[in-house]
This record gives sequence, C-alpha cells and structure tokens, in this order.
Amino acid sequence: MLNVEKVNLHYGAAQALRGVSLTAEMGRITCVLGRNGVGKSSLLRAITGQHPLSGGSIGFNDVKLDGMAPYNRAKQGVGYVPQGREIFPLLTVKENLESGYAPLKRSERFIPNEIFSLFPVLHTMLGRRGGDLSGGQQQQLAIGRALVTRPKILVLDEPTEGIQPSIIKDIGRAIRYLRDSTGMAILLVEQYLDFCRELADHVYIMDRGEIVHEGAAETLDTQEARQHLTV
Ligand SMILES: Nc1ncnc2c1ncn2[C@@H]1O[C@H](COP(=O)(O)OP(=O)(O)OP(=O)(O)O)[C@@H](O)[C@H]1O
Repeated sequence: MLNVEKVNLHYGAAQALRGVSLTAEMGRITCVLGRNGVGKSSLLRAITGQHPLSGGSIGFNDVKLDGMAPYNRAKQGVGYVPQGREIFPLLTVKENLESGYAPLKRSERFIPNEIFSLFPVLHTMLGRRGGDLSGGQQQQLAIGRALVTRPKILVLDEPTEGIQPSIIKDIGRAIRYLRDSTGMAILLVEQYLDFCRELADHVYIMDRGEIVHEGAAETLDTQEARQHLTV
C-alpha cells in the first residue's frame, strides 16, 4: 500500500501541496480528481521523487520513499506515466519500451508479451519513431514503458488528456485488467469525472493543494465533484 502522510510541497515561496494525506491500496484503483492547477501533478512528482517534499512522508509497502532518488523508487516498484507522455520522439517504439529496463536486473530485461496483448498497436509499430505515433498511441506507449519496469504501483497523470474516446476506452480496459490480473495498486489523477467514476474503487478530490473529499467511488456525489472540477 502507498501511504502519503501530511505532505507539503513548495515551488520557491508558493505552496502547491498542503498537508495531503492519502492511501492507494494494492489491487485497487485510486483516483484523485481536481481541476487544472490544484496540485495533482505536484502530488505525483512528490510520490515519484521528481520534486522534494517540504514536510510529511511517503511510504510504499513499509519502505520509506521520501528522500529516495526517482531511480530507486522505480526499483521499489513505482511505475510512472507522466503528464504529456514524455516519450522519446526520435527513438523507436521498441527503444522507448527498452528505456524502462534501467531499474531491472539483467535477467528481467525483456518486454513482457502482456504489454502487446494490452496494446497490440505497439507490436505493429515497434520500428516506428515515437514522435510519429498519434497522441493516443503515445499514451499507450508511455503506459507500456512503465509496465516494462514491472511496477507494483502504477501512477498515471491524466491518461485521458487529449485522447480520442475509443483509445480512452482501451486505456480504461487495460487499467482494469492490470488491477484484476496483477493485484498492483493503481493511482491516477484526472479531471475527467466519468472516466474516474467508471474505473475507480476509491476517489479523492483535491482543491487548492488540499484533499477536500475522500470516499468509495460508488458513493461519490457527482454534483459536489462537478463543483470542484469547474472553475
Ligand atoms: N515548476 C513549477 N514552478 C512553480 N510553480 C509551479 C511549478 N509547477 C507547478 N506549479 C504551480 O503549482 C500549482 C499546482 O500545479 P500542478 O501542476 O501540480 O497542478 P495540476 O492539478 O496537476 O494541474 P494541471 O492539470 O494543469 O497539470 C499551480 O499553481 C502551478 O502553477
């Protein structure tokens, strides 16, 4: 289980996270909803080690993550799909997937077939440059690359952003499959309420750097959620 406790995060004098606490359980999909600029990406940067905390702590399966380099967090099983995908545009699909080998032992350095079962288009396009893929295909590639690292928790930053509905469905199916077949924890941040409601087991809502609601997905008050999502 991921355990985020009373986390603060600053950019200079500006505070982006204020005492954020949440958990993401194994075998469950946890979704953090919030509109632009409320601190969702900052939360994921704190978890993956892209930005230091100014207070609080983060643990995963009883290992303290805060203070650990991003590379070592990946070794602990934290897989990250960043906002905007951040794939390497001049590398091929295969090379992009292989960039996930870094935290793995030599014997584990292969691309699991499961990734191609989830996203067959990646197999078809193995030799194509990442930059030539559509936005949706790049998102599938970014998820595939994170899966190459054999994560125990998959952390996704707005996986539906700028993606066509048919691929959003494929991504939703893949996330559900990963939860059910591997028992990994999945933490995603989103602005897209319906995607979150359909997929999540547990939902948090963030506003201005704070968690303002927490509950089971089926008890989510959509009116209240929409209020937090509209500017
Ligand atoms: N590198 C940075 N330097 C200074 N301020 C930043 C930086 N990154 C984010 N911020 C600020 O921190 C706050 C939270 O931003 P964050 O990106 O975490 O929000 P978000 O909810 O993920 O929004 P978005 O959906 O737009 O990514 C915002 O006010 C943003 O302007």
